[in-house]
Amino acid sequence: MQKNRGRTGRKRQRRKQYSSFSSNRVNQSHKLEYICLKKWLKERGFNDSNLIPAQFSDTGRGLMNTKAFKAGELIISLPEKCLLTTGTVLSSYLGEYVAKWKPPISPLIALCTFLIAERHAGEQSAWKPYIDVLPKTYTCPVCLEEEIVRLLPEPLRRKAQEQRTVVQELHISSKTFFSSLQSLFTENVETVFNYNALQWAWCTINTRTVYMKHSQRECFSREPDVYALAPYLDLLNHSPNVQVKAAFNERTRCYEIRTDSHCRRHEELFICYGPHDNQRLLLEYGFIATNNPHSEVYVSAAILLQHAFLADKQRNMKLSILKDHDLFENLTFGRDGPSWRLLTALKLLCLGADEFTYWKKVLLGDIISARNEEKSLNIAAKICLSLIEDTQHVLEKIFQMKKDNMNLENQLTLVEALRLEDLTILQTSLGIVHNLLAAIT
Ligand SMILES: C[S@@+](CC[C@H](N)C(=O)[O-])C[C@H]1O[C@@H](n2cnc3c(N)ncnc32)[C@H](O)[C@@H]1O
Repeated sequence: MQKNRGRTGRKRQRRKQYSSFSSNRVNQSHKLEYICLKKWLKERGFNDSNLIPAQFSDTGRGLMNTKAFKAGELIISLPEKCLLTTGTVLSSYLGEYVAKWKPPISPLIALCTFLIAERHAGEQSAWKPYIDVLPKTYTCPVCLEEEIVRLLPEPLRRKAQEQRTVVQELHISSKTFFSSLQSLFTENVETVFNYNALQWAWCTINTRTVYMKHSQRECFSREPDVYALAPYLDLLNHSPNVQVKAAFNERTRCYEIRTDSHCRRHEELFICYGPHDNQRLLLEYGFIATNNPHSEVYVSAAILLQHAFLADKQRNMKLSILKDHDLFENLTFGRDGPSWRLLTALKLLCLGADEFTYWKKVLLGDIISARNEEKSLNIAAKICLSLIEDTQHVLEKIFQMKKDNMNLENQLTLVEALRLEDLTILQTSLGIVHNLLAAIT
């Protein structure tokens, strides 16, 4: 029989249940920084008690729901007053500097400038409660050490280097604008708006903004003005397995998110940042999602060329057909085997001299001959095996580096997770190629 515990007893019991849901989530709502943030948001019209900040063992900090959500339900609604947009920058002390600067700065640099200036202002900042909960460091490729970038698979490694160049150039090209702000600061602006500060602000915007289209303003360059920082809402982590609808509601003047899936009480509430594979997640957000259904392993043109027959007289013609038909990039192995694009490229490369006239049929997906099918699957298996070996080699290297270099552990763990996911995908893919081969031989 259930004991009648009374109100206090029931409360105590609830608290007990609450703190023992599982060791993999720890409620953070009692922490001063979140209390201050909630108070600050309340003053701006946001008062939500359904979502609380928590630390999760697998995804880090996120939001946990204190009530179950049904599919289609509104999970969060953040008033316009809480959003940080270029409109916020223009109506601030920075507005007149932005408005008179020629050539106009981009919406992105305006937001970066505001974030850096507000972080620098510390106690004086009206945005302090928000700035205080922003991550201090990021793991987007631009923040990774060069030796870590070298461990990334292609094409992510190349994109990581491009990202670094973009941020470095952004810093150089913004220096004169930053100097125009000198009268606002007692310190030298070069110190305030240094490279690390810009990198932090750039990552904050890249990893945390929601899409919100603003009309083009004369005082900004023509780059799209589509960013909004949404305090609290930006504590929601990503899952590739949920679907949400997110947009600014012109009628309620709130940024709203509705979930398309049911979510149980006291679980982490996820949104979906997009159908991104792990390389894209790491590039844009600095993390990877385990068991990501969108993940694939890329076969670079260099690897394809290593396996394209050097002695084949039609090799050059075949390569130019591949280039002309955009079949030289985005060739992948996935959990369901080699992609159609990869198999088509291989079938074309494997056409015998007597079959070459049928190359258009290959592009249309036709089967040319059993010999061609077998040859292309054999090469797919060889490429897959060589990628497995490469991945294992990098994993061994990471293992060694982790032992030798404790201060890079976070970055190493991230690349390790990516490489381990890749290994699973490649091993699954190889099994599928072997089955396909067994079925035709
Ligand atoms: C919009 S923020 C979400 C809140 C963030 N976890 C925080 O503590 O501020 C996006 C960042 O959260 C992290 N993140 C999002 N989803 C994640 C997931 N499923 N697993 C691990 N980290 C995730 C990544 O660092 C990403 O750049």
